[in-house]
Amino acid sequence: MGPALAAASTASALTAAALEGTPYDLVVSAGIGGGFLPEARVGSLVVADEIVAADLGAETDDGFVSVTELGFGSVRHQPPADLVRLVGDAVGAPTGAVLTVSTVTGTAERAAALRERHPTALAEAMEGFGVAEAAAVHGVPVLEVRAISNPVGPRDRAAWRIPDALAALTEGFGKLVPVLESWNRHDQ
Ligand SMILES: O=C(O)c1cccc(C(=O)CC[C@H]2O[C@@H](n3cnc4c(=O)[nH]cnc43)[C@H](O)[C@@H]2O)c1
Repeated sequence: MGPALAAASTASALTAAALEGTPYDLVVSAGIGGGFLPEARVGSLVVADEIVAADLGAETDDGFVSVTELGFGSVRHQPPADLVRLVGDAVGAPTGAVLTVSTVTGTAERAAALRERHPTALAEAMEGFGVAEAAAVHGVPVLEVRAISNPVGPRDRAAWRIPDALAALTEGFGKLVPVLESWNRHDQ
């Protein structure tokens, strides 16, 4: 779990496939995540139109400043817009930013701060940006799909619905596969 392991694992898999002469055409980061209400309810799916490293930066007297604003690189990746639309339509999911965090949000204040900074955010999880960084290094497009297991907000383990989220993800993948198989990145 987490962006570092996700990046290392993805980079290893992409490198091995390339060395074997069977490179990947697309990387999909998928799993459970926290949903920002009211758009992303527990048990629903979301598709990322942006994958954003939401806590990669510095705390300052003026609040959080991202590494991009500090001049150190990018905190966002954009999956192919046509693929995001096709997948969102196929699985009946809204599209919006999915935030990658290293610390799970556990308070209403933190949830509100994230939404204020990222008004299009639908969900947060812990791997997408790491996966996207590895994919970008290899020049491979990336997609992120999250099934909502809990609301983003005050910590409440009793409210987690991991089986429901995994069932939604499984059902979504059944509809996703034909879209992925027919998608051609060069049609973008
Ligand atoms: O004990 C806790 O309070 C706690 C809170 C959030 C997540 C965990 C985990 O052990 C699972 C992390 C795992 O699941 C994804 N995930 C699911 N919901 C969220 C969330 O609200 N914020 C961030 N990540 C979430 C994440 O991608 C990890 O793979 C324990």
